[in-house]
Parts: sequence; C-alpha cells; structure tokens
Amino acid sequence: MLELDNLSYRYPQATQPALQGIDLQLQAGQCLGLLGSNGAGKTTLLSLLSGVLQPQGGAIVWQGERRLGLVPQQLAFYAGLKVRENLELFADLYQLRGAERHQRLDRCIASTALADKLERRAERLSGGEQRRLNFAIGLLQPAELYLFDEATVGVDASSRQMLLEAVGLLTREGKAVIYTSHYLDEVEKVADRILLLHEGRVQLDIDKHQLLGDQPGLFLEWPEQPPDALPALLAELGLSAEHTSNGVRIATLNVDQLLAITRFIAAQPQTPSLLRFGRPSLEQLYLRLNGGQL
Ligand SMILES: Nc1ncnc2c1ncn2[C@@H]1O[C@H](COP(=O)(O)OP(=O)(O)OP(=O)(O)O)[C@@H](O)[C@H]1O
Repeated sequence: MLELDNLSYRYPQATQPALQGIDLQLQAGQCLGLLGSNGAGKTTLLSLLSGVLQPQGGAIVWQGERRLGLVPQQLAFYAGLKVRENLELFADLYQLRGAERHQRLDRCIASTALADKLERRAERLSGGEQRRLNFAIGLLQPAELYLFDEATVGVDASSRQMLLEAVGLLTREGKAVIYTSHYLDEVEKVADRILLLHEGRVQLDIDKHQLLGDQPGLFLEWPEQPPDALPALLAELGLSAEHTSNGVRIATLNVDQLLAITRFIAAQPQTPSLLRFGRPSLEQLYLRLNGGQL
C-alpha cells in the first residue's frame, strides 16, 4: 500500500541528515514497530509520511488513495473544549456523517474509555486521559494507514492494554499501522515486523517472529559476577554460551542440561539476580542490537 524509495531528509541548518536512504514497503494489515534511540529519526519519518515535512530526496509512493490517521507525540486537541466537543469537531473535520459518524465516535470513545469524561474540558483531564483523547482523535479518522508516535506515554497499565487492543483491531481489519514507542513490551505485542533506525538509516527490517526466534534459551545473571566454576560446568555439558559482564546467555540447551545448571545454581552461595528460560524479549534483543552485539 505504501512504498518509500531512498527517502532522505535534513533539517535546515542541521549538519547531519535526520534520515537517509530509507527504503520500505508496507502492506495492508501489517503493523510495523518502529524502533530506535532518541534522535534516530522516527518522528522525522512519521512527519514525512503524514505530510508535515516534505522529502528532500527520494519518494513516497502510495498505492491507492492516501488516507492517513495520526496519533502524534505532541497532544493535538483544543484544551478549552470539552472532550465531546473535541471529538465532534474532529468528526466534522474528517467529514464524518450519519451512521458512520456515530459508529466511529462510539468506537473511539469505547476504545479509549472516555465515556465518563465527555463533558470534561480537555485541559482538566489528567495527563493519561489527555493521551487517551489524543489517541481517540487519531482513531476517529477513517484511514488505510495509522501512525502512532509515542501514543501511550503516561497512560496507566490497564488503559494501555485497551489502546493496544484498538491497534490490534485496526490491523485485523486490514489497516496498516506504524507504531513507535520506547515501551518495547508494547511494540512486541502489537507489531508483526520490526524496523530499527540508527542515525537516520535502517539498521534492521525483520519479521518479529524471525527476530525473536522460537527456540527457548537460558539467561542468567548474578548481582556481580557469575560463579567461578560456571565456565567449567558449561564446558563439561558441552554448551556454548555468550558471556556478558555479569552473566551468560545460552541459546540452545536440552532438559538434562537445564537441570544440571539449576542444580549447580542451587549449590552456589550467591543466587542469580536473573534466571529466565524462554524466548528473549524484544527489549533484551534491542539492548543487544544497540550495544552492537547482534
Ligand atoms: N526541528 C528540528 N530541527 C533540527 N533538527 C531536528 C529537528 N527535529 C529533529 N531534529 C534532529 O533530527 C534527528 C532525528 O530526530 P527525530 O525527532 O526524528 O528522532 P526520534 O527517533 O523521533 O527521537 P525520539 O526517540 O527522541 O523521539 C535528531 O538528530 C534531531 O536532533
């Protein structure tokens, strides 16, 4: 539905481009998790897609009509208006009429749990409720591609869960989504593909399941250092491990090897600070990626 071809952008007076050589294809029904450290270029990319910025190099090619919904990082509603008035105003702007208008309003109010806040002036909402209003306004817009830029900052855990479900529903309905957040557990939940930006370039563009893998591994850490006898045990068991400053990661091991290691741990005077058996989380992989270890 959307193709980016060698896209680049440099802010006026900046010495380095904020984005360079970005190639990307996005399909309907896909949720792309956009990751990268502060300043990597995520917001710039979303601003180019939403038309806030114009590309200076390369092209953005839309297959079909360009219909876009945006939940921006900066709150974008009228603080002096009530929640209901804001939603009605944006429904007007989006030219929603009749049954569709009602349906979309009902759905975005339900998805963001704002039903009991409709008569409250937006400036009187709590920080998390303001985020939810911002989110609701983005969802209200009929679109084929939805962009979420740090859309859940300051939202409490149960409301966040609800917002993520609304994002999941969009992709199940065949909408494309680009979701950027520093909450990697959220990205892990909603995204099916991960795009990592580093200094304005694509560092990694990969299917989420391929990135996380399905092989469970063992992750062990101690408060200071692993026990001195650990390397000998691993050698005896024929296991290869990746060593970190205070622990090890063992990518594959069988049940007997796992049992031998747990027996060894139980016999040590110091207990581990982390013992995790399973797939690595996106957060663990991200830290390794950013540390240049992957
Ligand atoms: N208005 C601006 N003028 C000049 N440089 C800018 C401007 N906005 C962003 N930049 C620079 O462009 C680069 C990319 O910034 P961008 O905001 O896209 O990063 P980001 O990945 O969204 O970061 P964050 O995670 O902090 O939101 C950074 O080096 C940033 O300093």
